[in-house]
Amino acid sequence: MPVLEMVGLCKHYNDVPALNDLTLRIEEGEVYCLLGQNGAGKTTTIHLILGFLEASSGSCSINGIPVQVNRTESRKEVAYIPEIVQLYGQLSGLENLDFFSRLAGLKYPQAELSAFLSKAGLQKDAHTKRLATYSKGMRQKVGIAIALAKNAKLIVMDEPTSGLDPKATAEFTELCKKLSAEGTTIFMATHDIFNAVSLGTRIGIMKEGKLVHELSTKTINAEALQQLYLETI
Ligand SMILES: Nc1ncnc2c1ncn2[C@@H]1O[C@H](COP(=O)(O)OP(=O)(O)OP(=O)(O)O)[C@@H](O)[C@H]1O
Repeated sequence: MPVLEMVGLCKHYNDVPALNDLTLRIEEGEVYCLLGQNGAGKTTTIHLILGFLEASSGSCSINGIPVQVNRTESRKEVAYIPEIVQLYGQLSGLENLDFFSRLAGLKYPQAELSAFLSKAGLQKDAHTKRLATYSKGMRQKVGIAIALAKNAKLIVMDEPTSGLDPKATAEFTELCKKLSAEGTTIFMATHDIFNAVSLGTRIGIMKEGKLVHELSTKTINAEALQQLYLETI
């Protein structure tokens, strides 16, 4: 069974089509990178996966759970890392992780919370510092630690490398590769063609709400992908 399955998924805002007949099956451990211009429909796709929006037609399931029918159960399977991870600035990384784990109905001892933060790549001396002092990359690591604490089978990310410096991007890429090797499935919307090729297992190019290209990263390099992207959009 695919971890994420969308079949004939459509979304119209009044008469404006934002997503048109998206069919996609993503298996365990895949890293799927969705590319497309502003307004192509990437965020709409993500919001449908997360159950933030009602589909106009078609279906979306996470681990076989239909999102539109059973939103509460499907949300347990997925963690969302938005472009800017919203956390409490006055709380430390550890306290934020504890708070959001409890919101998901999970209570961990301090040592386990700390282990999630370390696995997400956050340096030990930062665990007890206030979030307000964190860089964007550090906030993202707390977001990933929350996904680990939730034991999410699917992590959905919106433009995760935008605004990250090259070192933070490289750390992020390594972490995602490690998670994917352990069986976590990742679906991300991105503008970062280079990162999509180095991290992704599959790439989709979306234009005006339609998935117009689907490629395996085994068959394309960054230069060829950039060329195809520019010809497509
Ligand atoms: N709430 C809304 N009401 C009306 N139209 C909307 C709404 N949200 C998005 N749209 C339209 O739907 C289309 C797809 O938008 P979407 O935000 O999904 O694109 P995107 O690929 O995520 O773009 P970006 O890279 O800027 O985030 C666009 O034409 C957009 O103007």
